[in-house]
Amino acid sequence: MKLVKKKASEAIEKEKQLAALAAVSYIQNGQVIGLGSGSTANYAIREIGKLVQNGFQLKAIPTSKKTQLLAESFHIPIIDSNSIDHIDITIDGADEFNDDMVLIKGGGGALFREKIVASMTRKQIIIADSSKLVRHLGLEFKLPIEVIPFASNYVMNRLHILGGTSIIRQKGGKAFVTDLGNWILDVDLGHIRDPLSLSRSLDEIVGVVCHGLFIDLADIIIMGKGETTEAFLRPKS
Ligand SMILES: O=C[C@H](O)[C@H](O)[C@H](O)COP(=O)(O)O
Repeated sequence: MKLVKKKASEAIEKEKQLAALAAVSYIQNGQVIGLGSGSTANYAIREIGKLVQNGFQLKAIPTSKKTQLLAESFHIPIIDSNSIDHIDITIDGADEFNDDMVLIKGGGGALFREKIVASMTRKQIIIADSSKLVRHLGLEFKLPIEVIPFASNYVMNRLHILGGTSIIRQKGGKAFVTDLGNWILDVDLGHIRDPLSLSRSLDEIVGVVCHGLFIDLADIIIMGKGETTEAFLRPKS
């Protein structure tokens, strides 16, 4: 049993690596790169580090403190997000995505900076293993919502009216605190059938800083599948 589990997790890691490698091949010398957060994005950051080592002149904007530390360990030059007008390519992970390329993000708590970086980005590449593609968004993975701590009870009540059951994410027996000093609610809203309408309702709640639904923000999703990768492209509007 243990051996089967180990093989399954090795296969998942392989898929993450393959997706990361494929995404990094889009990067050109001289570009400004957004660096995502999470275990899949970490594989891409390692590869970007190799590009820098091989002489690529890149500038990077990290989506979390952890990512910044990892990038710095690979000597990837970090710049201030306010020093540029756009990011050429961002490579980031996702917790779930569906056929319409709607994502749930925020499993690691980095959703707010990830959404800002995605919004500044011309080509957003999402990388994932095959377990992340789901038919029903929100059933397996609860929707992360970053909230101002002062407003958490109010926001939970408002989410209850929308049919959501929330828990405050914990770490070490205390509320998990994001890089920006906020809390995360993990919200069970059942199957998210209409992400756009839900997104609008969530954006209207005072105290919600950011929610983990990413709509129309992914240009390409590269999914590792076994020994190969599959790409999903956003239709041109
Ligand atoms: O806040 C974290 C991010 O949205 C991650 O990109 C997401 O949780 C996926 O992480 P992983 O690649 O570790 O599954």
